[in-house]
Amino acid sequence: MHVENLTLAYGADAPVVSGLTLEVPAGQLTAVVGPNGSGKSTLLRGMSRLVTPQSGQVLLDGKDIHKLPARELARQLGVLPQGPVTPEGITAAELVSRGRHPHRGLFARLTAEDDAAISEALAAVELTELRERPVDQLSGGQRQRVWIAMVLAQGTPHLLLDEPTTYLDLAHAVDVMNVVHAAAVSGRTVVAVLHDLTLAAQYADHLVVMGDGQIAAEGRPVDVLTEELLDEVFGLRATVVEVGGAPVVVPERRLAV
Ligand SMILES: Nc1ncnc2c1ncn2[C@@H]1O[C@H](COP(=O)(O)OP(=O)(O)OP(=O)(O)O)[C@@H](O)[C@H]1O
Repeated sequence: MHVENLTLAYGADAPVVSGLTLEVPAGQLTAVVGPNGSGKSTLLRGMSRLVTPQSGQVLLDGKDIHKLPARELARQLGVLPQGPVTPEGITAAELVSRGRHPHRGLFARLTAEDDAAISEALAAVELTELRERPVDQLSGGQRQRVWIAMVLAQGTPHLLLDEPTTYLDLAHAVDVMNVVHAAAVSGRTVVAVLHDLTLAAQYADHLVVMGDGQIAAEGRPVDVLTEELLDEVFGLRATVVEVGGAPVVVPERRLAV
């Protein structure tokens, strides 16, 4: 995926993303981090056609995503938006089966291949036992995992995930990141917006730091996530230590005395 000189704005407001260019490494996990309001979600929306660019383009295998037919795009690109709305009364398995829509004819029954993709995706997020449970009766974290399963079941070579670990406790966040990382290892190109810098740095092959609608820095986490950058972009005073070759951010406390 390639983002070329992309400018994104809402209505007549000033651009939220300005002239951003990004080459997304194929078959790798790219994490996008940055302060609140820096434009991470907007960038992902622009990359998934949920926001029309004011200028610039997003290329998928050399083709402008805004010129691809919707069904063709859905076979290429799976998207987990921020805070997706769950249809009322739907079960986990039914929601995940919606990920198979781009592969099926209208009103066609699920094939054995669809069933296998659905079961595999539910197993990957450890929700096999809850597959017949209505999604609105699941916890926030379980619901988030059902949505991730839906995107995985879509079986697309490209994945865009906006905060896949929100609502998840650390153990489940790690489980989800393991699944997301495995998707990249199996050759999918994954871009995930993440808030936890340490988690992002542990998993990402490529780290993109957004600051004010532009890329403030990008590269290997160990090269990018420095104490200077955290101070400059996040206004965060922290010590960065290295564990297993990846940076770990330890924020400086300012305790009242
Ligand atoms: N639908 C919208 N309409 C108008 N402005 C929006 C809309 N969505 C986001 N914005 C504005 O765009 C800017 C960037 O928002 P965006 O959600 O892309 O940031 P973010 O980096 O993902 O933030 P966060 O970390 O808080 O999720 C913010 O100033 C926000 O108010």
